[in-house]
Order: sequence, then structure tokens, then C-alpha cells
Amino acid sequence: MATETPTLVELAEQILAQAKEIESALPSSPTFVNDTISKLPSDLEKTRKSLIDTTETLNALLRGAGGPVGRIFDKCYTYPDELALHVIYHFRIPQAVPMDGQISFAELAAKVKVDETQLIRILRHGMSIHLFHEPTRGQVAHTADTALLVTDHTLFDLVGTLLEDLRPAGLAFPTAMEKWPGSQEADQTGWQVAYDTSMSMYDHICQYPERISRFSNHLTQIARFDPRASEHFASAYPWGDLPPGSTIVDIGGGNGQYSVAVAERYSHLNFIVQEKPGVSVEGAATLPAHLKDRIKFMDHDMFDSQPVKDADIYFMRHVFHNWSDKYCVEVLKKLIPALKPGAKVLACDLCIPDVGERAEVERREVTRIDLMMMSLYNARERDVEQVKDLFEAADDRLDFQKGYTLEGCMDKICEATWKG
Ligand SMILES: C[S@@+](CC[C@H](N)C(=O)[O-])C[C@H]1O[C@@H](n2cnc3c(N)ncnc32)[C@H](O)[C@@H]1O
Repeated sequence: MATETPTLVELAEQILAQAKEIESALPSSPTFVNDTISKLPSDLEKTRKSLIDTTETLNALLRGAGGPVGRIFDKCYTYPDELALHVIYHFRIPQAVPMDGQISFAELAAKVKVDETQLIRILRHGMSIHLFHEPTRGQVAHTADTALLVTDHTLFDLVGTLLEDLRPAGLAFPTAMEKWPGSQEADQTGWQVAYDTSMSMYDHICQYPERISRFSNHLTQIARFDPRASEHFASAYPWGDLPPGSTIVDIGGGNGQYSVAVAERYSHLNFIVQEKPGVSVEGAATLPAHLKDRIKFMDHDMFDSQPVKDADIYFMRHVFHNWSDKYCVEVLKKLIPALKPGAKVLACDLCIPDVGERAEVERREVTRIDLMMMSLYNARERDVEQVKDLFEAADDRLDFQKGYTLEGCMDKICEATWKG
């Protein structure tokens, strides 16, 4: 509400106080060429997110010149920003600019084989959003951002996946909404419209070696963003309260990395990692010797009846967000005959925070992934209430308990107990 919005001066004062706090913790103030913000101590992460929120609020208030029209313009005109980055990716322009020093537009155009005039126009716009800079007229040099696109190939592949492969599905999504209103099927999305295929996104992309390779690198890049994810997972839930010898089933567990994290911390627990055939091969082969008697791997399709009866915990980490409600409920129903009274079912996913619970910039990180899941698979991210609804829809004897917050990330572990 307008009455609750701080004044411009109040916002500016908040920004000054937070900027001073951040700057005093850095070796030097960050620039677009020297990115020191990555050296910020983790205990100031909350302040950094809050400062982003405050600056965005101030910026948005000032943008509304002539009414909110400026803000609407800003949203629509991200399209040329994406176009500039897309061209920069497509023609591998970062790799053609010297890491130290500079190159003329003419030389660069010849090197990447594009028309010089088009290149200048693309890069001059790119420079306005910190993609390269022009140290002297007619010369191109790296900013911290474009240099990173050279040194970090998984980040480069993330750009390619998002802009070349996934973005067309987003553009086509309104048509998919008209064609298949409210669909919960993974083969009725923007992807099928954009690529004129009946295959689901993952099956389709697998047919193109270059695309699937950059897609898996983009997943690696996302995982690197939170290198302590398995640690957070292992510390968020009271695993230590389980009796010795308890059995935990990790459904859709990939290479078992989250079972490994909990097993390393709690030596009294046993794990069974279930996956589609072939998925866990590497995890099984590289399992540390001291965990071999406590972690087993098993082929199992989660849409079939659960073969491991009477386990203490069944957990699914980052499984439900790949599926629409209908399929999540089906997976839960397949568990029911295996559950003993008191067994716990845990669903861990990115969780959409309530408004005000986290910085707005963090909330948006989840809602934007939610829209990607929708446009690509008709899947979704959920808030705690929506996970609770899944448990209730599967069986009212699955008694929802609570959502455990994970320190340092946006995941929550939602817990239900089987009442029997
Ligand atoms: C996003 S990954 C999560 C992997 C792991 N739990 C983690 O948190 O890193 C989703 C996993 O679900 C698995 N999966 C998909 N369909 C499945 C099915 N029908 N049965 C068992 N696992 C399945 C995939 O193979 C994939 O490893």
C-alpha cells in the first residue's frame, strides 16, 4: 500500500547505512571490472539481499515517470537486453576479446565473423548493461561479467540453455495456455508449441547432443551456486532423533548425494537410494567405502508400488517440483501400502516464501523458477500450504506436520506422518 512505502529519503538513508556496512567488510568497493562483492562474508548476505530490495524499490519509484509507464517500459524492454546477450553468446564474442587489454570493433567483427555495424550496435547496448566496456572510443574490453563467461564454461552454457533453448518455450507459453488450459501434462507446454514436437522437453532435448550437453552444464552451474546444499539438508531436519538402525528411503535420489550427506553426519542410519535404471551408476561406483554397508542403491520407478515396506522415512528431494500436482499425488499414493504407523514422508523443494518472509529478491528467485517449470513441464514450485495440499489429496491419514527451513537456501523440508 502506498502509505506503507518509505519516502525517497528514508530509502536513501537505508541504502547509505547498508552500503557502508557492506563496503567496510570488503577489500575494496566493487566495480564492474573488479567484482569484490563475491568476497562478502556470508553473515552479510542478508544485508546484501535487503540492500538489493531497497535499491530496487527506490529505482522503481523513480522510474514511474508520467505514472507507472516507465516501469512497464522497463519490463518490456528487457527483450533487447536478452537479444544483446543472446548474440554475444551465439557468436562466442567473450572468447574473442583479450582477457587483458582491448580489441577494436573492426578486428572483433572479423574474428567472430559478423557485420561490424551490427556488432557495434549490439555491443554498445550490451555495454549499457555491463556486458563489455569501451575503454577508449572504438575499443572493446571485458567487464567482470564478460570475463567470467570466458573462464566459467558452465556459466556460458547456462546462458546458451536459457536464451537459445528454453526461452522459445516461454515465448510460446501463452499459445500453450490457450491450447491446453490448466494442463498438468508435460507434453502440453510452451516447448511443444515452440519446437512443433509432441515430445516432452527432456526427451526432445536429449536428441540434440550439443543442447543436452549445455543443459547438463547449466544444471552443474546451478548446483555450484549453492555448494553447501547437501550440508544444509543434513542439518535442517532432526535426523539425529531417529532410533539406531532406522531405514531411510531416498526416492528419485540421483547419485545418492543427499543420502551420503546425512549418512556422513549420522552413523546410526541406513539408506536405500531409488532411481530409474542407470541414473545412480556413478553414485554407486564412487560411494565411499565406509558407507557401503549403510547406503544401498535400487532401481525403482516411483509410479510403481513402493517395494521397501516399513521404512522410518521416505524422502524426495527436488522430485516434486518436476511434476504437476496430479503426478505428485500419484507418487504419494504408491507409497501408502508400504507405510507403517509413525513413518515420515518428507518432500524437500525450493519453497515459495510468504510475502515479507524473505527479501523480495529471494522470493522472486523462486517464483521465476516456478514460471520456468510451468512453461517447460507444466510442473511447479510450491509454498508449504501447497505441499500440505498434496499430502491431503493423497490420503487424509498423511498428517502434515511442518516445513523445516534450510539455513542459507530457499529449500524447505515438508514433513507428514502416516497415522495408519
Ligand atoms: C531434480 S532430480 C533430483 C535428484 C536428487 N534427489 C537431488 O536432490 O539432487 C529428480 C530426480 O528424479 C528422478 N526421477 C524422475 N522420474 C522418476 C521415476 N519415475 N522414478 C524414480 N525416479 C525418477 C530423476 O531421474 C532425477 O534424478
